[in-house]
Amino acid sequence: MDKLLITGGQALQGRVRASGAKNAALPILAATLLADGPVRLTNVPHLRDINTMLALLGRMGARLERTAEGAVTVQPAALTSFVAPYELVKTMRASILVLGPLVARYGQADVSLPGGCAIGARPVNLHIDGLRALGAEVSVDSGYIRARAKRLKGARLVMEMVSVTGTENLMMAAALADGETLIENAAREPEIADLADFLNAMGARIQGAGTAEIRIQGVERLGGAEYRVMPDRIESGTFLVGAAMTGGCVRVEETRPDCLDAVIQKLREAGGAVEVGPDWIELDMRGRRPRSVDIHTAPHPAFPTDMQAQFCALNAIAEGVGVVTETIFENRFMHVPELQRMGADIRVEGNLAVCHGVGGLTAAPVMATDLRASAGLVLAGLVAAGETMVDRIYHLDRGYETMEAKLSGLGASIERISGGNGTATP
Ligand SMILES: CC(=O)N[C@H]1[C@@H](OP(=O)(O)OP(=O)(O)OC[C@H]2O[C@@H](n3ccc(=O)[nH]c3=O)[C@H](O)[C@@H]2O)O[C@H](CO)[C@@H](O)[C@@H]1O
Ligand SMILES: C=C(OP(=O)(O)O)C(=O)O
Repeated sequence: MDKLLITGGQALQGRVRASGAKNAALPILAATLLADGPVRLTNVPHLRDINTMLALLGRMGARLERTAEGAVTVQPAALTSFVAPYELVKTMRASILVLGPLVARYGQADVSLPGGCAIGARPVNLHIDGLRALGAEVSVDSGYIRARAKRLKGARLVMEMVSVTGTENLMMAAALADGETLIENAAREPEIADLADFLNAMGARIQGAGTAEIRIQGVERLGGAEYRVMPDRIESGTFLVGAAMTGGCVRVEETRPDCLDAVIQKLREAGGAVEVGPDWIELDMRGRRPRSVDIHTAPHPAFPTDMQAQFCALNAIAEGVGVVTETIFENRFMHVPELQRMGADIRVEGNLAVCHGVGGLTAAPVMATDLRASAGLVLAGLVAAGETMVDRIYHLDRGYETMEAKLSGLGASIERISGGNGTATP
């Protein structure tokens, strides 16, 4: 199992390019199943989750080609299987995203239940209820969701809770349904608008994606398309927090500042001088220690839960007391005990983490427990005195493209220690 060895103390300086967004590329890859012609995607990041999604599409019979530059061509015609098996779903929950496209286009889908994960129970009842409302027969047995439908029928879907992948699954299914679908209380994450833009490029008729009300006129067929995946706002935000924590100055290029308003606001509150251009964000914290900030995670456009662990790391070394409230997932503070092992003064009370900033952290061997927790620990390692070894970085590899190379490029002392066969544990 690979690890990261980080020697703390270097301020991050320079420019770094944002990769394509994992959470946009995954639903877009799933949506290629709806097409009856070839799809060419660019800016697809090289990530473990993307490999898993490609393996899943390949196993169903899709023909795939990938170039080193991040282009992927998918020829989805002539699928031979409509199953998302447990061994793939257990390594990546986003496999659930093939459910809507398969049942809409092929009338059948057998998708393993994802089960709980490190950050919470994460049920998929909204995906199932929505497909039933669109006319699918859905049963759950032997750990699999089995959905069948001759042709889905448009319907008014009122989402009981805001769900990102739930909204995406139902939007994809409705794109090929008979008639109009209205999704109310839809998630408003930018990745949903990106998916809708891609579906529209294939011939779908979707309006309102990115707002709480999405209107979809079902069409008979969807064709091939070319599409560029949007930049990763969470990766961008992670580098900016790194700059703030290390007293550095970093410009993230080829990103989308308009998707990061809540994060930029908190970085400014923390004392960062933030400048924004059409496709870049620069944060300058030279000569200053960050101030603690209060964080309250909530669906977009509020502060994203996927940036919470990184801001816990920032608060750990900031001046003052910051209270972090996690409202999306019930178990997303697993980075806290690891930060405590590095000397952080953070107390968790239910869904609150009360962080008293300390003057400095000390290096320790720490263990990553999930994707963003790993990112928080890497950031902590950048400022800790001594050598921090972050174990189980297969979590990090799910969602950060060449993170150590990008951080090295910004002046960090960080090295991947290869652990042999690279087998990943979910
Ligand atoms: C691949 C992807 O895009 N992942 C993102 C997506 O996950 P994901 O789409 O899985 O997260 P959701 O938006 O669905 O989850 C939000 C909340 O709703 C609950 N819920 C969800 C569905 C459901 O059927 N029933 C239910 O109760 C969840 O347990 C959670 O408490 O949005 C999360 C919230 O922004 C992000 O952290 C993830 O990075
Ligand atoms: C929680 C995340 O991803 P997933 O929903 O794929 O587990 C994430 O990207 O932080």
